[in-house]
Amino acid sequence: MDIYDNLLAWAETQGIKLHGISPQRIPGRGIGIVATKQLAANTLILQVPTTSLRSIETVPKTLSKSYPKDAPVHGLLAATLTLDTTPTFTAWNAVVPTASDLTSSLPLAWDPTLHPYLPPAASSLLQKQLTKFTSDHSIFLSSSPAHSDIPKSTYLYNWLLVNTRTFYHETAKTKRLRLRPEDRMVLQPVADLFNHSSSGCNVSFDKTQFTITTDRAYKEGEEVFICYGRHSNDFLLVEYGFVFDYNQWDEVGLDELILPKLSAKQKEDLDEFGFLGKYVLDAETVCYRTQVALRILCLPSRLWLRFVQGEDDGEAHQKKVDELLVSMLRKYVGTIGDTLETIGSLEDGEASQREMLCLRWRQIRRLVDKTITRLES
Ligand SMILES: C[S@@+](CC[C@H](N)C(=O)[O-])C[C@H]1O[C@@H](n2cnc3c(N)ncnc32)[C@H](O)[C@@H]1O
Repeated sequence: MDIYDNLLAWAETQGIKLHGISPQRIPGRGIGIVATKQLAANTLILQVPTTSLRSIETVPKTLSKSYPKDAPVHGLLAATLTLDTTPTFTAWNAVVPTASDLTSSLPLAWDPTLHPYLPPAASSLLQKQLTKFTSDHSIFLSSSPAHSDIPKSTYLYNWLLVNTRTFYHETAKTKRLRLRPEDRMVLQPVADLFNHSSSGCNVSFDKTQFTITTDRAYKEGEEVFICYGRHSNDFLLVEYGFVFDYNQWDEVGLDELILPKLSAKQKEDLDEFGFLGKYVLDAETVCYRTQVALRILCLPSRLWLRFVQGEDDGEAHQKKVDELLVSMLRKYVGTIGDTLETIGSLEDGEASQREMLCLRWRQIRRLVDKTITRLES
């Protein structure tokens, strides 16, 4: 029996039911779920009973009682996986990514000397993730003196497993405990083998089970996906360790280009109207917030105010605004070129991690170039 047969045999004992799907190794994506026969749209393909989930409710009491009451569930689940020595989950553990799979792909585990080369949006997500991890790890260490014997890398591995494999779940108990939304997370076997696509199968749950139902017809042998959310490539990189070649939800942050150009007074005015920061462009548009910020830079304040208060549609000044943005984007293309050159000369981290950084910067350059062409045409 191979690890997949073992998993399926164990899954059956847990009441997990697969209908016309099976796990399979997929080049470049670890394990994924594949249709074993033709599937019509709206077919129920997976049932996972809530009794087989790992959640705040299954954390061993010996552990939870040593944790602060409001400790994040993410850290608690990571601690549970780290300390688990029972054979219960052997079949499940055998199919999850190895420590080296995770540390290669997820920036949190990369050599920190590579972190400054992440694009700004990814970098700010990573900072938040690092703060969360550091806090969870320190709670883990202080919950028992014995935990200081466990290498930080072991806790990190389990923390990243939780980060990349949990599902949102609400129960009467999560409501009673008034868990924060980010704490309503569970690990579920088999369902955690579905890879992500911009759109995918429908995932739902009730009191008794999670179910996954096809969103469209699938051919035999085709990979079946779910959608983890409408995420940009910076988000996918930091949270899941991969990026798409084409991602309809991708975007480029513009704060680093625009914020340094604003005076203190302009920042104050933008803030007063709720338009300070979070400037982005995507494949089709430059966001409205950016339009507001660019206008404060190139129009008299009277005209800016009329635009921001909705008294003027801004069409009359669009050309001037577009020219300003194009000049900023052209400089950004130059900076991206320099960044790519610097990354190319680095020897830190793994070659695949440096290549991932270059790939992401080239995607950003492609979106920026596309915007320049659109604004100039
Ligand atoms: C919930 S797991 C899915 C199963 C996973 N492939 C495995 O081998 O266990 C999420 C992880 O799968 C990988 N993944 C998911 N969707 C992907 C995709 N479209 N392309 C590449 N990797 C993907 C990423 O490594 C991500 O962190």
